[in-house]
Amino acid sequence: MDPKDYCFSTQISHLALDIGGTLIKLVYFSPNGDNSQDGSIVVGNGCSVVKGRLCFAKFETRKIDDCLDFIRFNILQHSGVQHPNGTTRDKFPVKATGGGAFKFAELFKEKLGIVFDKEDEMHSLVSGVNFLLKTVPREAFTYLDGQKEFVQIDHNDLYPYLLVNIGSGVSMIKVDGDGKYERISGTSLGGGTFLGLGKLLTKCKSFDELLELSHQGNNRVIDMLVGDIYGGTDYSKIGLSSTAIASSFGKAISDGKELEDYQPEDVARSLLRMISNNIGQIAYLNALRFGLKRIFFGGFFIRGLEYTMDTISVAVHFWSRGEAKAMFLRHEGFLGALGAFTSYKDQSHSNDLKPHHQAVQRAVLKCSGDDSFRHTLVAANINDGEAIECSINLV
Ligand SMILES: Nc1ncnc2c1ncn2[C@@H]1O[C@H](COP(=O)(O)OP(=O)(O)OP(=O)(O)O)[C@@H](O)[C@H]1O
Ligand SMILES: CC(C)(CO)[C@@H](O)C(=O)NCCC(=O)O
Repeated sequence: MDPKDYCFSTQISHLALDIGGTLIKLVYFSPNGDNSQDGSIVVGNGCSVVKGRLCFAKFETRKIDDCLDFIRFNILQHSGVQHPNGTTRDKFPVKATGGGAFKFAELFKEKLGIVFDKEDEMHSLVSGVNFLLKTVPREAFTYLDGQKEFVQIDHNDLYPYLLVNIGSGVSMIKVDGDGKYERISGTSLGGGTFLGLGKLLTKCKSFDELLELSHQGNNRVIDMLVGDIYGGTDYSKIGLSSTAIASSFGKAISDGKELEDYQPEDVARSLLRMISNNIGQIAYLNALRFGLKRIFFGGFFIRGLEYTMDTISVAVHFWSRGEAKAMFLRHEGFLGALGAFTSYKDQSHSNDLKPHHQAVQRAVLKCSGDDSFRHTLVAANINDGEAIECSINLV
């Protein structure tokens, strides 16, 4: 479907982008139609609260033109910021983070007349997670033995924690509070490695295809297990069961087979297991370095996939002997974009501006409580995450 065919019920007032090595993530605020005429309810001190939804969309970075079209037709023109002839009527403040906020700044200016308000990538990731954990009910969960369990977040006992963001590459950040963090480690073996190697080894064309393949595969065909080395028995003295992987892809050295002799689904499965295991282990080692018990995993590599979450959880559980806990987030892929969104600062006190020109005073104020929280998918093929019902405070 052409981006301009998507229907938006109200004008978009705020937009934040996280432009990464593989994906561009968008978070935008869509005010509800039931607000007063200008979309807001005045609450005193010159402030107004606007009810609406945070909506999510993503595009492949290599298809950045689709993203530009989406913003042009659905956000700028729809909100009356840009004429259909391409001239921009007003300034539309857009928050941007990730490497692409630098790389593509000129392109956005030239094609859309948008000048990015740049936010630091690590800072945005941390702000995004803190926002989700403090504001959105049932955001964090554990996944072990096929069981998903939501985690009750105690606001007074949230820090410190380790954030592991698995994008193209992986960043590990120790978080001690709002705006208090340190990037303590990282690895270049991340989601980009999975997708890149996967494309080369299986000839599949997309991440979804690679995931689909991995569902059907059996990693034991290619991975060398402890039992393969120990004649079918456990090496219990050092805590390794016969089914533990001794060497990822290790069977390929002795089978006398070529790549074509393996089923692509088995290759995809081994690859997914290798990357997830490795990240789980490095995460645990870094948690150990700083005595951290809670590890939140984010980034689009996870995509809510049970096998990935299970592998990471088992790795963390195994290496920490049950001491550390792997936790996942429902809006895992949008941490940076959400963080950039919440960075709208008190920039303007002018009352004659329309809502979309005003600044969010205290980031996102409130999300609706557990009972009324709606798991809404808006135009599913474009809004990939769940919309968040919320209200924002405008100066
Ligand atoms: N539809 C998709 N297309 C491509 N990759 C996807 C898709 N869905 C999930 N992924 C996975 O997510 C990864 C990208 O995750 P994410 O968007 O969090 O990182 P990024 O911001 O692009 O990277 P970085 O932060 O390193 O610049 C990909 O490398 C891939 O493994
Ligand atoms: C370079 C970034 C921060 C870009 O998002 C990310 O891809 C990453 O953390 N890569 C891992 C780099 C490393 O620490 O080895």
